[in-house]
Amino acid sequence: MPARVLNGNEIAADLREEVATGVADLVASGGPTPGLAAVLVGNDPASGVYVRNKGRACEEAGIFSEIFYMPAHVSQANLLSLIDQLNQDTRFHGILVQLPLPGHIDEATVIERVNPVKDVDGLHPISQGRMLQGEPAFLPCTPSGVQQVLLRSGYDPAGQHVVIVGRSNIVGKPLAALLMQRSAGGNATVTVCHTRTRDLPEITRQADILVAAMGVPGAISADMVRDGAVVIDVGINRVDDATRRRGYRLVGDVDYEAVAAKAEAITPVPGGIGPMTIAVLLSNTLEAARRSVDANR
Ligand SMILES: Nc1nc2c(c(=O)[nH]1)N[C@@H](CN(C=O)c1ccc(C(=O)N[C@@H](CCC(=O)O)C(=O)O)cc1)CN2
Ligand SMILES: [Mg+2]
Repeated sequence: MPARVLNGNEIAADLREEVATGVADLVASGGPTPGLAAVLVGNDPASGVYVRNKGRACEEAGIFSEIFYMPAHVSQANLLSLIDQLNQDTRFHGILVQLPLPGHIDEATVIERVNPVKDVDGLHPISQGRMLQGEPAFLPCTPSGVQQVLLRSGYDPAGQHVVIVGRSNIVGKPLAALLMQRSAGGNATVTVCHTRTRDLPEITRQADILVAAMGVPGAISADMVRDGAVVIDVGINRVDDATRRRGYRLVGDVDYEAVAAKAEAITPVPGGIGPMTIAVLLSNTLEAARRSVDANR
């Protein structure tokens, strides 16, 4: 039986619709229109696509948004000063700085400059620390998107062995923390693998739920997957393809056709976890606006 395809576009559309309803309710009850500031440094084409898509999704959900463009050579001091201004600007309940940043800028310093109450990307150490400790926090968008796809498709991680391949600050590490929480959507047994893991296939074959998040096209082959596993592909890689109008196509970290032949369920690329990342960002921005009302009571 070919795998069930978990359609991230559809699940994200459901979530965005819930956000739109929440925004309308908040405004109708006299609350503020949620606002999101997106900061884009430089002209990385993929980042440009993601930020524009975030702006469009905001508009559709009734969220006010503005994109702040900075040149690739901007100094770190000037970027920090923009963030200081946005922290003060009451039109914006959420701030995101699109990653990656140019090499001369220290990402950790920039992320830490965002006021944690506006950290709708869930990347600030305070947000991540709170999440790790099981306290209410903005959840990082991609990990939360993975959790939502699992839950909304009927695959509760509780008691399951989740193997995550990749240990980035943006996906692997926070996803492990999220899925091991003693709360709904958590309670998984989590193993994190990385470049120094010995006998990776031996471990990935033990996964009930396998998450590929290492950024290497097609790296998860069929022999690394147990029959009947649920496979979540977080990788979004551009590979050259002269037959395509854009000159490239998108592929995940999973050898899709081969793995789909033996998995119970699989997320495609594109149309899997990527759209969820944006939907969760909107949801976090709505939450930030709601919290601003509570904080001003
Ligand atoms: N500040 C942040 N930077 C980055 C994040 C993040 O969550 N916060 N995540 C990624 C990029 N990203 C969001 O920013 C992102 C990536 C992909 C998609 C998406 O919808 N992809 C589509 C394909 C889009 C295309 O045509 O290229 C899909 O997978 O179907 C959304 C958001 C790194 N940076
Ligand atoms: Mg850097």
